[in-house]
Amino acid sequence: MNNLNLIENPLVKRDVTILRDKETNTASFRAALNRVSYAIAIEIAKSFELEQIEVTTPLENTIGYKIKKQIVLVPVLRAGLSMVDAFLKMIPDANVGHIGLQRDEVTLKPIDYYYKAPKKLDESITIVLDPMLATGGSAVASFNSLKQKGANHCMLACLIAAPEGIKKMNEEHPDVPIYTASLDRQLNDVGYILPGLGDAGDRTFGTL
Ligand SMILES: O=P(O)(O)OC[C@H]1O[C@H](OP(=O)(O)OP(=O)(O)O)[C@H](O)[C@@H]1O
Ligand SMILES: O=c1cc[nH]c(=O)[nH]1
Ligand SMILES: [Mg+2]
Repeated sequence: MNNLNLIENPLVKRDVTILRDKETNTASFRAALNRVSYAIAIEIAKSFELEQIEVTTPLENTIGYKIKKQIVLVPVLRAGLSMVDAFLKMIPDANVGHIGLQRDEVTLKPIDYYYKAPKKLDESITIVLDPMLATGGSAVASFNSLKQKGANHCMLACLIAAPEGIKKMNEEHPDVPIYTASLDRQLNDVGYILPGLGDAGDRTFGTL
């Protein structure tokens, strides 16, 4: 699990607990996911390369910094949408692509229904946003599509990851670092993460 970055922060642990709790309502669920997404964005940004620029304060010139590469955020529909706001608050000039995937409930294979991403992925840092990494099928399919379009500097931001999904990502996309707020125990026999939080899309959008 050498490409795994586990975010260790008491506020994140508090929020993951809120997200797991089946009594948490939709509004509180969205708010907690938003807060955790900020923490993940800040952790991921530690790896961004900077370029020195000159900046003029009201008093004198000094050295400043800009992020060297364009950032592209790619939420996986639907649940990934819940992470976009926080990432955009921290990286307001990011471009945003969208990938639509829905897991088949029986085969657990992702069914592809939408793809739209900015051009010039080869010059960007491409960050896939999806709260749940379960079998890893959706994440692997997302990076397959993005790399086919030129993405060569990729990262995955998720809220909860299962060992099965991390293993699959390590096998298929070993170059992609995974950032997660929790490493959970295992999948159950219908592909849900244990202990997990249930269906992230349904809990975010109130479609339970
Ligand atoms: O690692 P995997 O086994 O592929 O599972 C993870 C996927 O399952 C969920 O999406 P879902 O298919 O429920 O779609 P939704 O976001 O529209 O609810 C989740 O948001 C991931 O995209
Ligand atoms: O536990 C899981 C697994 C896949 N997708 C979810 O939303 N939750
Ligand atoms: Mg779902």
